[in-house]
Amino acid sequence: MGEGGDGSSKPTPYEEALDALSSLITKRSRADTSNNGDCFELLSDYLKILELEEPISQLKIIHVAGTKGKGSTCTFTESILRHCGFRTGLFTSPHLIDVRERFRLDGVDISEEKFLAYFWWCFERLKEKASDDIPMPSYFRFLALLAFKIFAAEEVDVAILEVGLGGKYDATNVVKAPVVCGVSSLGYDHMEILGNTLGAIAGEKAGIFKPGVPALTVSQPDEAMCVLEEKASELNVPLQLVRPLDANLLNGFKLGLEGEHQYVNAGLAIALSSTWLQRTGHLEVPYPEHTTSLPEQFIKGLTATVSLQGRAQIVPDNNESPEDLVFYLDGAHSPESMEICARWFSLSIKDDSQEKILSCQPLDTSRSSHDLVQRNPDGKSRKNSTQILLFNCMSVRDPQLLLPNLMKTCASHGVYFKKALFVPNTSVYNKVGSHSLPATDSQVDLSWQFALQRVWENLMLGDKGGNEKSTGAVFEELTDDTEMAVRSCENSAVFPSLPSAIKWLRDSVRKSQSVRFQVLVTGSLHLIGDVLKLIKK
Ligand SMILES: Nc1ncnc2c1ncn2[C@@H]1O[C@H](COP(=O)(O)OP(=O)(O)OP(=O)(O)O)[C@@H](O)[C@H]1O
Ligand SMILES: [Mg+2]
Ligand SMILES: [Mg+2]
Repeated sequence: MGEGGDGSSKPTPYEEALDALSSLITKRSRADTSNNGDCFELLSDYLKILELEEPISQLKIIHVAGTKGKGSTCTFTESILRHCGFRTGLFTSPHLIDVRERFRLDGVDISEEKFLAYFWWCFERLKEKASDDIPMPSYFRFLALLAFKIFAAEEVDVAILEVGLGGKYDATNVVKAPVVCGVSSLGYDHMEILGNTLGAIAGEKAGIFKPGVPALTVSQPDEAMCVLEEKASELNVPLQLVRPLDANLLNGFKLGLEGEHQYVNAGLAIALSSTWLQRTGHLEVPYPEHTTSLPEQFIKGLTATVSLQGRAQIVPDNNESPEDLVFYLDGAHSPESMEICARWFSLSIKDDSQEKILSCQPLDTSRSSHDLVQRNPDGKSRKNSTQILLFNCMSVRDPQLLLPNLMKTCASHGVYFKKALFVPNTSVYNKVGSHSLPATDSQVDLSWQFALQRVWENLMLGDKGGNEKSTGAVFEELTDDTEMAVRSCENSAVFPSLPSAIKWLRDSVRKSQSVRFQVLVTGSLHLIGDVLKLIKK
């Protein structure tokens, strides 16, 4: 809330818009694709009201569906085409801190001023025409309509659209003739809406295919690939399989987004960009599959300032000793991505200690290798590090799939969590306005967090051997100190709120000066957003 001149709190214009947006959140909005699309036809009424039919048909669109990697693929694609000199519009989901993250113009979140202008233009028009037959659109549908309005009015050269959920009945699928479509990695997610088999899920995603419009995809499980091929041939869609980017093509530069799977997404982004360039007359032929070099603009686009918050992101705490409390944030929330996330975490914390060792070398080359491991550049003893898990997931997810995948993958890299902390999310799902103030600690229902804790404790029981291998001693002094937690067990604790868990972490770091804390935060992008809000203050 903004402070009014008389000291009373008066919402700012931006908060007012967010409150209006929150009013569109309904229980049903998560399930837009169920129930035969939940009146998908309404979208064409909205387009008429907003006079968007013609402008959308003029947009040169890249449309991307998939279970995982949509946002990353779209972000790479946007960056490549921007570096090629085009004016870009990018629509992604979800957002982490601010809803404007979903709308980027030329790679930058839309300004508050522009957002407000387009927001009210759309909102008021829809409100004026709303009736029993044509109710206000749901939250995500409104955001998609707003994206179309923004990109049309801003006259972008290319609009890159990430599907919100599924494909066929997603609000972004009002697009009739995209320039090119992409399907990123498919896996199990949102089965309650999209179906229980990979085939059914692939069928939903292939719902974005349009007659004659080329579609590109990455290597998929057979069951999914068969369905994609079937749908493609029904619509006369040329479907091409794209291989992961060969790291050697980057001329020694690093991809702008971290994690091995990003080479898969980058490969798809390169193919989408070059097909778009070719189909819009900027290139004679798209780059061949076995190219031995990439144009400089592509390399810049893939390596430069690509940023996507909450995906394989490493953020030191903003406390007095940021080195000693480092958050590793990744919004993985499906079984497959949990494994990838666990591998990324395990490798990055090793890289991190590797860097510390290497950076010692110029200081004193006469040290024995043992010394190098033991000392920091400043000559102090190198700290032991300990790994903590900070986790929550939405109750539609199956923790019996997520947590074992996470724990086993880390264990296979020799990484064991000293403690797992379970917390509720601070912001109510998708709430964007001032209603999203956290509930006070005593009001929160923690039964889901207790359930997660039970799954974790059982896993640890089954892995006693593994746990003993962890760096036992460093943590002893901390284990008794979880009184802030509602329920503290040997390997885990449930906290009534995220701030209380963060406070516990900071207190622990302060008390144990010899330990560095590396905290993996995962399971829910909303949790990541909440953590970022707290630690970036
Ligand atoms: N190609 C991939 N295969 C498997 N997992 C991936 C892949 N790309 C990204 N991920 C995982 O999924 C997480 C989200 O990535 P990204 O935002 O690109 O995907 P998304 O499809 O937009 O996800 P969401 O469903 O949250 O919108 C990443 O943090 C990473 O753990
Ligand atoms: Mg998803
Ligand atoms: Mg996304």
